[in-house]
Amino acid sequence: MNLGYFNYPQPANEPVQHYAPGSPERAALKKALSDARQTTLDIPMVIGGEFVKTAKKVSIHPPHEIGHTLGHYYEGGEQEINAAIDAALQAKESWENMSWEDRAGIFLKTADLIATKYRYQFNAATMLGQSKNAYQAEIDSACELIDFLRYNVHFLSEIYRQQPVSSPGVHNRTEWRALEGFVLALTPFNFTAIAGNLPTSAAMCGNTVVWKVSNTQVYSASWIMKILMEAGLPAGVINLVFVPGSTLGKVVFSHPDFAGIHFTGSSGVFNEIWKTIGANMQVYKTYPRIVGETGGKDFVMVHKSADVAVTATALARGAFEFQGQKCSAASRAYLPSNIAEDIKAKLLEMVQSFKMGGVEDFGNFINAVIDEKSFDKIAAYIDSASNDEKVKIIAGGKYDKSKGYFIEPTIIETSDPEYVTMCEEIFGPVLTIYVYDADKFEETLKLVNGTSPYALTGSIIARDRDAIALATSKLRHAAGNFYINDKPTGAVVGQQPFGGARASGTNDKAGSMINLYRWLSARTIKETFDPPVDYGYPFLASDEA
Ligand SMILES: NC(=O)c1ccc[n+]([C@@H]2O[C@H](COP(=O)([O-])OP(=O)(O)OC[C@H]3O[C@@H](n4cnc5c(N)ncnc54)[C@H](O)[C@@H]3O)[C@@H](O)[C@H]2O)c1
Ligand SMILES: N[C@@H](CCC=O)C(=O)O
Repeated sequence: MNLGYFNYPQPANEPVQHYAPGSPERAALKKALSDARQTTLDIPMVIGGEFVKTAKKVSIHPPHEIGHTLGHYYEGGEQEINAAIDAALQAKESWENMSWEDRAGIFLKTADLIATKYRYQFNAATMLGQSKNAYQAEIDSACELIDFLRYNVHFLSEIYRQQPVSSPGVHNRTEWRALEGFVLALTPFNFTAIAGNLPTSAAMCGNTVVWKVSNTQVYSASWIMKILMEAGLPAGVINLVFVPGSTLGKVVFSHPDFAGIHFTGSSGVFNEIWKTIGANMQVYKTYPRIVGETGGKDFVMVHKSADVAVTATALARGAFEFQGQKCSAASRAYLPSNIAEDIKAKLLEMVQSFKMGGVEDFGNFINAVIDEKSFDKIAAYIDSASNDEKVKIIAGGKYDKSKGYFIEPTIIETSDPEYVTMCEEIFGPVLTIYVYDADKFEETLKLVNGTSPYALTGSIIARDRDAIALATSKLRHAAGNFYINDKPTGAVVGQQPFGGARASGTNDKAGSMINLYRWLSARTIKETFDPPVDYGYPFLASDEA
């Protein structure tokens, strides 16, 4: 029943709290961290609103303190995935028929609960589970997730208002239906906000969802689920499962009701998923929507007119915040020969001042990388650079996994612009620098454009306006998010819709209308008020008559 068109205020970005010494938010966060350390969470899957445990219990440890146990989760298999699909299909009819204001109310309430009652516990979970410092956790699990929820409610309200014109005697309308079937949300470890956004954006549109999180993000994901349930999310709308990726793929991608996947993760995994879906097309009732935001090899291109301090800061923060584990992290830099030495000196000064350690000491800028697999992969890149004559490690280069997965922020300098660490995604605290002849700016732009298969983010740093314009034009397809005089990372919902093309994904811009359209299937309805009762056209009448 429609008794009014309800408006939602234009959202504003959630203000970032700073956790400065002596601030009340710092004390609240410290308490939440201490409480979390003293509790061992028992984390079941949530299927059809029920808490589901299995015989396989897996322990969770902070990446920076592997000797401490935060809790346990229960790993499921095919049975649990099938149960999650059944629960999603069962919940579908009543969920898609629920009025928009009731659906919207659940997600707006979730945002408010995160902003208020659960802010510090939720940030503490992200800090401990994913080894993020207080500021990085605040902009992720608090601000960005709150923004995703509030902005998506606003964007979807705008979409629902988009209606076709009607000629006299006719009323045309568009119903923005949910997809037919269920949606799979497959989420990465590195952003709690992304883990929350992928299932909720599809669910908001009236879809029901099977949500599989990364094993290394289960701890904070359990908070998302708890808060959604407290906000009134009906049973079966989002079903949270902890299962191995390959088992999930086998069940989900061969199900006739599979209607779409909302994925964020590595390009390799996404490519495999795409192939499997392609090979199974005959099984599905509908063409599945495939949305994937994937890897990056994000560049910082510096012009000879650049400001040295601006460049060094963009590199220090862009490459090493959250240990470089952002798809948008600066990982290759092109420095012009006239100021390269000054930039390196300033950058080294900054990097040498970073403190590295656990998240509970708020003086630490650098924490641990997510797990042993990641640690070993990053360490192998560093080892190979140490043994290569073409390159020099000018900062960091050491690592240690005895207590936690710590890798020093590392800067490699190479004279080969195609050196492996200039091309491949490492996903860790490693930046590679290439110094180019300052008079070969345009040729170097070509190099930047062609060096890596990815096209996620990138920056131009320059004071010269012509250089900025040239880079913006020549690098048009090299990045889906392009920055001028800034680091290539830190996109804000509503301000810089995020996503890249080429090997970086389908560029469906998380946290924007573009993304929400992918979870909707429009039905156009034409109603004719005075339908014709004769087939004839006026021109059929004979002139002689
Ligand atoms: N473009 C973006 O917006 C964006 C944002 C964040 C992270 N990322 C990318 O994500 C990657 C890091 O995250 P990650 O390590 O969690 O990625 P990942 O690809 O290893 O995992 C992503 C998700 O897929 C699951 N998975 C892994 N193998 C699977 C399989 N064979 N079948 C089904 N599911 C499978 C994982 O368990 C996880 O839930 C980086 O490449 C990074 O660039 C991209
Ligand atoms: N939205 C994030 C990128 C997420 C990738 O990991 C940023 O721009 O910092």
